Order: sequence, then structure tokens, then C-alpha cells
Amino acid sequence: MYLLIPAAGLGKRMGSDRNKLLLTVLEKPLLSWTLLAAEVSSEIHWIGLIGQSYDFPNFKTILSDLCLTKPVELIQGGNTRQESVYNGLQALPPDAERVLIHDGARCLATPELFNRCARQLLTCQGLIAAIPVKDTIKVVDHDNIVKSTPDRAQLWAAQTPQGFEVKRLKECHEKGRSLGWEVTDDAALFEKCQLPVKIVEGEETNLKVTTPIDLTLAEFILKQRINQ
Ligand SMILES: Nc1ccn([C@@H]2O[C@H](COP(=O)(O)OP(=O)(O)OP(=O)(O)O)[C@@H](O)[C@H]2O)c(=O)n1
Ligand SMILES: C[C@](O)(CO)[C@H](O)COP(=O)(O)O
Repeated sequence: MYLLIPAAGLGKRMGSDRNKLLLTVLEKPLLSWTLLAAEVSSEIHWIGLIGQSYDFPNFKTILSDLCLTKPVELIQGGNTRQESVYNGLQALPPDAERVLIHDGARCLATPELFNRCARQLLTCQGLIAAIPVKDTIKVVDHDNIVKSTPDRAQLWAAQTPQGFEVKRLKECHEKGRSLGWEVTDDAALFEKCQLPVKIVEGEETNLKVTTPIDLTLAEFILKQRINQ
């Protein structure tokens, strides 16, 4: 299975002065943990790492330190995650029929999750890893007044990996660009094109490192795993 890793963000919500994927978690850059999980997954055979060119020297150092057995191609990222994935899709080898997309910032995803998604993708056009929402969610208006409480049984928190047939996802991205759609994940493009997106059970620990507290949580969870 082909894997694209969007890693071209700025990490504004982290408040860091550089790409948050270069921050250290348990003595390794955050991105290294994501790459190691992809390396261990038995289903992934090719990795496209999408980044900003100013980060490429650091990415190359990370890759040379990890000595991965799988080929990794560096791909120029865009101004948004959506643009970065678009670039990644254009850079896939011509024989890529299906692709998994996984945020570099989700550094706790396990190889088993990659494997589960890769296997499920052989049976459907599109999928996302997701977990049932634990909180009660409120819909709120501009005056901070609660408007409604959606039925929690229908709410799932989206994660990555997300996986798709390459041809279909490319079509969705092209349509999104021509109609000016702005989305935060690829499944949303599929949905907007009325294509089915299947849920694959995600992992509660598969958090996206977004703010400083997530770094502390990631470090804690990785430490627990290492000590097991
Ligand atoms: N132009 C962009 C923006 C984001 N990403 C990637 O998409 C994933 C999810 O994005 P997010 O967590 O929002 O990362 P940042 O954009 O770095 O964070 P922020 O929004 O706080 O700036 C990350 O792995 C990030 O590197 C990307 O490849 N290209
Ligand atoms: C793709 C994603 O990680 C799914 O949860 C998410 O949508 C990325 O964008 P965000 O704006 O950082 O939530």
C-alpha cells in the first residue's frame, strides 16, 4: 500500500517557532515516531513525505538516522493540508491504485492501525479511521447560546489514516479546487462528491499533536508503550 504523510504544516497552534513535527518527543523528532510506525506496518511498501522545502534538510537527517527499509520520496507541500495532499497525489507512482493518507502529526498511530486500514481499503472506495465521540457535543450560535445537542450515537471523531481509490480521490480534489471547496480532511471531499466513506475503528491514543498539552500526552503514552 502507498502512504502519503502530510508534514508541511507550520504548527501555529503549538506556538512553536518551527514545524512542530521537528519537536522532540522522547529524544526523537515527532515525525520519526510516525515514520517508524509506517516502517513496521507490514502493509505499507512506499512512503511519500510531504513537506516544505525549507524543512527538507531536517527531513533528510531524520531519514538518514532512521535507516528505513522502505522507499521514501520527498514531495513539496502546499499552503494548506488540502493543497499538500493534492501535491502528494500528483507525485504518486502511476501504478498506485489505492492510497492511505496519514498526518505526520499523529505520531501515536500503531502499525496495526495502518494494517487494518490498508486491508479494509481493498474492500471499499474510501475509509477513515475514527472513534466514537465520548463527550456531549453542543451546537452553539454566534452569541455563545447553545442551539442544539446532536445525538452522540451518530458522532465519530475523524482521525487518520484515511484511505481512498487514487483515481476517485484525484477527481474529488480537482472538483474541490475548481469549486473552491476548503476542507480539513480528504474524506470531506469524498463526502461532498456523494461517495461512500467507511469507518474503520481508530485508536483512542491516536491523537493529533496540535497544542503543547498534546506533546506531553504523546510523551506519556510513548513512555508507557516502551516500558510495557
Ligand atoms: N500546509 C499544510 C498544513 C498542514 N499539513 C499537515 O497536515 C497535518 C495536520 O495539520 P495540523 O495538525 O493542523 O498541522 P499544522 O498546520 O502544522 O498546525 P496549525 O494548524 O496549528 O498551524 C500535519 O501533519 C501537518 O504537517 C500539511 O501537510 N500542509
Ligand atoms: C485530517 C484530520 O487529522 C482528521 O482529524 C484533521 O482534519 C486535520 O485538520 P485539523 O484542522 O488540524 O483538525
